[in-house]
Parts: sequence; structure tokens; C-alpha cells
Amino acid sequence: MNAPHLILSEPQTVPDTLARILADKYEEVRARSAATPLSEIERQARTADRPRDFVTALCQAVADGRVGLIAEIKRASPSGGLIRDPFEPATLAEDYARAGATCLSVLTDAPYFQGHAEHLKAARAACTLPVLRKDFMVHPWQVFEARAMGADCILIIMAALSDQQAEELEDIARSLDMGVLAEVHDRAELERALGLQTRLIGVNNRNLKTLQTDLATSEELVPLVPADRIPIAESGIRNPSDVRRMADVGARCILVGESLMRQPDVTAAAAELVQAL
Ligand SMILES: O=C(O)c1ccccc1NCC(=O)[C@H](O)[C@H](O)COP(=O)(O)O
Repeated sequence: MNAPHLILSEPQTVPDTLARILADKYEEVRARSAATPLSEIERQARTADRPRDFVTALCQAVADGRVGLIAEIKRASPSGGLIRDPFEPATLAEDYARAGATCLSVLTDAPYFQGHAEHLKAARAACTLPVLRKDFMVHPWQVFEARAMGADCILIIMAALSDQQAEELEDIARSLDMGVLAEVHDRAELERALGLQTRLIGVNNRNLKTLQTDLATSEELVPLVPADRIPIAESGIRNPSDVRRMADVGARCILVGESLMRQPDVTAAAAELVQAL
């Protein structure tokens, strides 16, 4: 394949942790695409089974007045260290589905989150929920790889990409009938994300410099999301009262990982969030 055309849009403004992750991701893509060329990964993506409709599932939850819970399967993280051990993605997926989650999010990044493509495959095979590949997308090759492993949606982190890169990744995802979740941390990123076609706008409450979460980020940004988009509050949501706090500013969809992963009974914990309103 040609040299990956990863260019960090404004490297000096990318927070340190994210910059490190992206640099490693670039190396990972280079190695993986050397082993499986773009033409081959695209062939695998285009012959994979039909994607599940991630966007419609969340729209339907909102239309029904339900909490749209994207329940995350995450073994470890830079901020939380090792979060869950033992870790069984298939069982967790079944537990989340039983609790009434709308979608799943599965970490596939290995170096920072101890994730793996096999976690996504196992989780998706264990239920009928649409699945987000939670990873740092920096190159078209990864979008094809996501579909080839079964993912139904990709994450586009606006802080990591130029507008042109984000549009390119979105175009490929749409050509594969995948959903796109555009993630923002501030007003400038939100403005840029609204230039994409996707309806899913994730407001991440995690400050990428400190890795601390603060729900005030969603309180500031969610009200600025236009009515034709679906705001999703991400990170740092721990209990039903946090779910109500997010709904009060207009986010009935939430993405929750660590607080669920730390519970012995994830079904009960996820059901509590789903039934919070
Ligand atoms: O979780 C981290 O430590 C982290 C560090 C650097 C970049 C991203 C990170 N997390 C990714 C996520 O967005 C979360 O996994 C997701 O929103 C769920 O958050 P939480 O419920 O707080 O686990």
C-alpha cells in the first residue's frame, strides 16, 4: 500500500497523551497494513456480514423516550489502569444486552486499553446489538479493518484529525454502511464535527490533558448540538443521578465504560442506568 497519509492537523495542539497514542497507532497501522494490504482488507470488509444499524438503534431509543445506553467493554485504560480481571467479552455482551443496553462499544486498542479485535468479534457474536469499534482511527485502512472484524460503527475523534481526514474516514464508513460517532471535547471541535454528515455527536467529558472527567463539559456542549443531531454524553458517568444530569441538558444517549466494568454484577448496574429516567 502507499505510505499512510496520516498528518496530524495541528500537532502542537494535540494533548500529550493523545499525541503519544496517535504516534503509536501510526506505527501499528504501518505494520498491520504491511501484513495485510489495503486491497485485501477492503475485500474482507466488503464481504463481511451485513452491518447492524447503530444510528437507528440510538434514534429509536430516543424516540421511545428510553435511555440509549452504549455499554462499553473495556479491560484497562490510561486513567484507570487494569479495570476488570478476569475479563470475558462474550459474557459481558450478554449481560449488557440483558440489561437493556442499546449498543455496545468495544475497545480494540492493545497498548493503552488491553483491547483486541477478538474482544469485538466475541462480544458481537454473543448478542444482536450494534457494536462500535472503540479505537483511534487515523487511516482509511483501519475503517476497512473495523468492518472486516464485524464493527458496525467507528469513532472519529475530532481532536486527532483534520477536517479532511475526518471526512475521508466518514466517507469510507458510509460506503460500508457503517455508522460514525464524531467525538468532541470543546466548542471548536463541535463546530468542526457538525461539518460531517453523521447524526451522532459524542461529547467526551474526559480532559485529554489531565484524563480527569467532568460532566460540566456535556452541560456546556450538549445544548449547542442542533436538534437534527443526537448528542451522546461520554465518560465519567457513574450512577443514575449522572444519567439524569445528562438528560437534563439534552443527552438521553450515554456511553459508559469504567463504572460498569468495576461492578461485579454488570447486568444490574447497567439496568440501573437504563431505568434512570
Ligand atoms: O479512558 C481513558 O483513560 C482514556 C484516555 C485517553 C483517551 C481516551 C480514553 N478513554 C476513551 C473513552 O472515551 C472512554 O473509554 C469512554 O468514553 C467511556 O468512559 P468511562 O465511562 O469513563 O470509562
